Amino acid sequence: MEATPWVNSQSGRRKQVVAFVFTIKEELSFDYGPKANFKKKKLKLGCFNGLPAFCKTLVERMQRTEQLRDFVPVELCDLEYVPDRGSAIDPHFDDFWLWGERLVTLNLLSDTYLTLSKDDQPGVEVLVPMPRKSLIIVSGPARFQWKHAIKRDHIQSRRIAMTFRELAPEFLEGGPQEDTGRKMIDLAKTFRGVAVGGQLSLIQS
Ligand SMILES: O=C(O)CCC(=O)C(=O)O
Ligand SMILES: [Fe+2]
Repeated sequence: MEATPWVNSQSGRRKQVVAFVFTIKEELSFDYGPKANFKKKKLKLGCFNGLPAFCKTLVERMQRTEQLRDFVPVELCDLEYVPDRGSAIDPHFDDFWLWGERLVTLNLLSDTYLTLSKDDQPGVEVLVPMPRKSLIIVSGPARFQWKHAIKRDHIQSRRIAMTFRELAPEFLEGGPQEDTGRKMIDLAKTFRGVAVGGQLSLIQS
């Protein structure tokens, strides 16, 4: 993973690029996943070559656990946080249209906390410890009712987060876009690993 250059993203974070498929636009952010325009709800599959080869073993390892037996990620987003840049991510929901129930993050290099909060309960925060080398599954109310964030103060030293996302029901069997979903899953599983540009993991504040 470290052989790949990092590019600037928002709030002092950096993202990883394996290959530029698209021109960089307003935000420097890259992921391994289908290029999506969340506002218009349109997907482009032409640019998507699957998850990167280096995460194949990790995905297989996850699928050997009870909770993730049926977890089929179609996107990986690598984020780098460092205290010097004041890296953080503001409270947000990950997109509901494209991404499914489970957000799976592998927390690497240093300990941190995921901070959960709700707009209708100002001042209430739940701090979920994420030790180095731990994996967190954000699902259920933590996914749909609580926003999640990483606070500046909770980045003590360099941290890398690898977030894997699965598809929403709309793109799964029986859903209106199941054909597109099947194509995405088949492509993801090739592990050919070319990063795609754009604002893929668009978040809702
Ligand atoms: O860094 C993390 O653990 C969370 C990242 C995140 O919430 C996101 O990319 O949507
Ligand atoms: Fe998120």
